[in-house]
Amino acid sequence: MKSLDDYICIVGGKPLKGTISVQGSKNAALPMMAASLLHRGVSVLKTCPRIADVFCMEKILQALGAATWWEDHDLYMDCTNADKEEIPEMYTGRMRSSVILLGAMLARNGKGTLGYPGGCVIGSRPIDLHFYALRQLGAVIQKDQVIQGTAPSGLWGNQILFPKRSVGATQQAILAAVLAKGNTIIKNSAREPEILWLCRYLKTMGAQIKGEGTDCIFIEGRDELGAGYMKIPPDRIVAGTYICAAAATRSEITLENVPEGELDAFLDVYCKMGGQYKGKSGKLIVNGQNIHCPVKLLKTDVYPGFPTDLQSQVMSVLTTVTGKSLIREQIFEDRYKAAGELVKMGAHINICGREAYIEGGYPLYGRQVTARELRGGAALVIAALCAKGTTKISGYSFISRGYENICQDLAGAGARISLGRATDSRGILEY
Ligand SMILES: CC(=O)N[C@H]1[C@@H](OP(=O)(O)OP(=O)(O)OC[C@H]2O[C@@H](n3ccc(=O)[nH]c3=O)[C@H](O)[C@@H]2O)O[C@H](CO)[C@@H](O)[C@@H]1O
Ligand SMILES: C=C(OP(=O)(O)O)C(=O)O
Repeated sequence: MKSLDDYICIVGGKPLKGTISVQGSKNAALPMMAASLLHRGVSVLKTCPRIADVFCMEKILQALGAATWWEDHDLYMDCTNADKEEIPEMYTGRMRSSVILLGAMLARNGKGTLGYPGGCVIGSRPIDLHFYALRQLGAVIQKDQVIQGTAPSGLWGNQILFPKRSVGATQQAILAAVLAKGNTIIKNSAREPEILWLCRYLKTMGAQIKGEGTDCIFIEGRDELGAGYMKIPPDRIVAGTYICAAAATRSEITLENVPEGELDAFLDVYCKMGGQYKGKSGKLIVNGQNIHCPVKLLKTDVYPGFPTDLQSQVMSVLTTVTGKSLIREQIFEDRYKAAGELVKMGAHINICGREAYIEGGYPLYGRQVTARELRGGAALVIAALCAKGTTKISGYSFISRGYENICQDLAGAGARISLGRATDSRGILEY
């Protein structure tokens, strides 16, 4: 039977008002879960988001032999017996982060086999830099139907010089190097906050790391690591998404649990559009009532540049601003899947390679649209909130990869939004 997907229903045109608390970060939590494999015992992640990708990573840890359990939003992982050697593609194919488990498995047991990673289809997303990093540390990698890694003489610290910055490949290198023999230096490493958080977590386990948050990371390998313990930081992309929701509906809302200092490039663009914000200590009052300026050129870039993961959401806001805006997507070559759906809703957008030309100010109308990837799905939610009439967004399974409660969060701020459950032709719920 063809699997049906849940959908979101939004009656647009109602301004938002109220407070939303931002969930824990998906892209910080997933590498920390992988890192938990490096300790033969119980590690804990507090305020962990209960989202599909985290559940998938949890399933993978279980498939490797770990025991896991939740207490509310706190995730406990007992990796004492997580020594199985293979992760099937039915898990790895669901998300990108699965590939960094290879480094963790090599560090733990000197071998690991896994299916190819999935994740959002937003470009070709090669994994050559991951393999390069592991090979520099002495791993032998074979690619066929599956990816197979071994470290016949163990992992040995070395220099890793990345030709381009990659978040995942930097995480891969770190996970393998913390248990390698000797010192590793990672040059041209990614500087995204999620790298910093991974290193902070590994340090709670006793890893010796310096330079995280810069483009040069030093690691002194250890023989073993202890238990990990960390409160997952707030999700900067979810925070940005809700700021865009307020901007598109010209509303003022309060966000709690907002990451500090991680949203600067985004807030810069938001202010250029006419958005205002004030706040401190994790609380932010965002006022989008004066949003009116198009953006001449918005370029996504590696951190601290504008995050590609907020590009689609800002595109939705720009469709509501009279005048011409231009977006250049510099990280992924195919990250405009939401644009066609926005056009169905009345937006004027032309895609030309990596550039999106937006002529804003035309009214958006409620339509039946489809989310084809995570952040593009969030962009459709934002557009629907300010559209005239009712929008039905199918493809909820993409959105639930990263947003724990997008419907409840926005409904709590006054939006007319609900989650529709998939039914079969007889109207029976699928599950
Ligand atoms: C789970 C997770 O944290 N995902 C994030 C991570 O993805 P991910 O780690 O996949 O992104 P990367 O930073 O690796 O990708 C950046 C660029 O490098 C290229 N590349 C990457 C690896 C490689 O081996 N070879 C190669 O050429 C990619 O195709 C892309 O063009 O960072 C992206 C960029 O901030 C975010 O959009 C994703 O949300
Ligand atoms: C692209 C993303 O995730 P992934 O790398 O897991 O596909 C994202 O979080 O926006």
